[in-house]
Amino acid sequence: MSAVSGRILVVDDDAAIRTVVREALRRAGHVVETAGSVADMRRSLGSFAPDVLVTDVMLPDGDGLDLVPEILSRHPGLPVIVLSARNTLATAVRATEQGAFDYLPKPFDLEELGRAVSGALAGRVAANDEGESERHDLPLIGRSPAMQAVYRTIARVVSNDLTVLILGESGTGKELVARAIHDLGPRGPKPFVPVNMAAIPRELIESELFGHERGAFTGAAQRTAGRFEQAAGGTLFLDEIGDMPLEAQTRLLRVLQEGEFTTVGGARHIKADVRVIAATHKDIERMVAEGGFREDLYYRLNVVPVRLPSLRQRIEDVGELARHFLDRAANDGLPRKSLDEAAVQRLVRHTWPGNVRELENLMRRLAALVREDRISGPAIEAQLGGTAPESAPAIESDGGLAGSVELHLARYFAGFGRDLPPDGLYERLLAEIEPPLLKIAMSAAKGNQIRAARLLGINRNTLRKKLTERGIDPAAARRG
Ligand SMILES: Nc1ncnc2c1ncn2[C@@H]1O[C@H](COP(=O)(O)OP(=O)(O)OP(=O)(O)O)[C@@H](O)[C@H]1O
Repeated sequence: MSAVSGRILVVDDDAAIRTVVREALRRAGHVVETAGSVADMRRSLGSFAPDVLVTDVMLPDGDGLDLVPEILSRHPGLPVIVLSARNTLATAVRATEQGAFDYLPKPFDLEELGRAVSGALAGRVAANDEGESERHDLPLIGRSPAMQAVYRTIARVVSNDLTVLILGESGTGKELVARAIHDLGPRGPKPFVPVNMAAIPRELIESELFGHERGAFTGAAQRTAGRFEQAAGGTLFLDEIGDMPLEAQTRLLRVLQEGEFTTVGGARHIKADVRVIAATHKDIERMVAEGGFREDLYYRLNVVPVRLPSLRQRIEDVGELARHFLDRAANDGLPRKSLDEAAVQRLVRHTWPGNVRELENLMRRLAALVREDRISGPAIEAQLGGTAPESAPAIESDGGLAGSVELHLARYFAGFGRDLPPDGLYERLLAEIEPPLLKIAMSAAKGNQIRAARLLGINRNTLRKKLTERGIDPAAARRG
């Protein structure tokens, strides 16, 4: 798992997690000590002197994240990896603000933790800015693993000026992400200036971006500041960058390379103190390959890519998002509504070609139209008008069997909203998977149990027991 080994202190109040993490890190060659509380952690920090600290947030006697600044003041440069079950953008940002080296949402992947530990040991210690406490009212909703990855990237770019390229289908929240990066960073108090390339006539794009001098072209009656100038000290959000004409691309590239620009018709060089965030829903790599987008500009813009998942790819977030939009509609004066379980199930089955924007519009429509306080499945069906049959082909998974199972489970969980499904999920899932597996193996082996057992890699007696348990008739396989 890692080339560099080191001394790792793992702090979690859950003994099972401590054991699993300790064993995984030991297998990777590290020396590991564990602690179950803040008090134990303090003791071990002194006596064990770890190279890396891995800590949970919620500990019985304190908050692991709140302690990070204090730990860093006593142990400067100690990389702290924070594990948290509170998977919000707020936690990811707070972890970065507190000076944590990395943040992993729970449940986390052991390999990922291994990589984070290796990264920490390799000496990439993040600067530990003093941060303020948790920010509320963060605009991005969703706790799916796909959004966790987005939050982690956002958290890493808020405090620097790296150019960010946001990719994602229309309505996935690209502008919202750009605004969050701006608002949360040091440029927050300065202007955020969005420019939509697709909405400006091609011949006016350069003057729109860089401004023009009086008389620069017919109709230019006076000097006008461009968007770069308006965004001074702040952030320029270049939306639909794929629609930028080639000549404007060349000029933009020069500005990004030189850090200054000239207005159209002007000779004076103006310093561009602007953070640039670009976005597109187009396949920009393909545009580069086909010559529609300058490759050098693409690399300049794509310093940090953020790929926003479609709503289909994070369908487990649909319930939380829908409730969020109903709350917003109520705050805007529309009647307050809630969703019943069938309603959420129906939302989960829709394919959402318009992504979060489509969901937002639907919720506003329902808040205005539905008379009952609780919105039902049929009410949603009536609005969606049967646009998404249950077997909608657009809900595909590209992760093979694991991907399909994950998608299935995500939908299943989403159907329960904020509640959990009934206990005993593991057994229920096996009860669904085992029968088709056993039947196919039996039929492939033409009913021969020894052959089927070998195919499955299990013992013949085990196979016989399972066939009985699952009520599968071995003779049926022979006939089939
Ligand atoms: N994660 C999210 N949480 C809450 N609201 C969201 C989220 N993502 C998107 N939205 C909302 O959905 C709407 C569409 O988002 P936004 O305009 O940012 O999408 P976009 O990807 O920039 O779309 P386009 O490509 O069409 O410009 C907005 O009203 C935004 O507030």
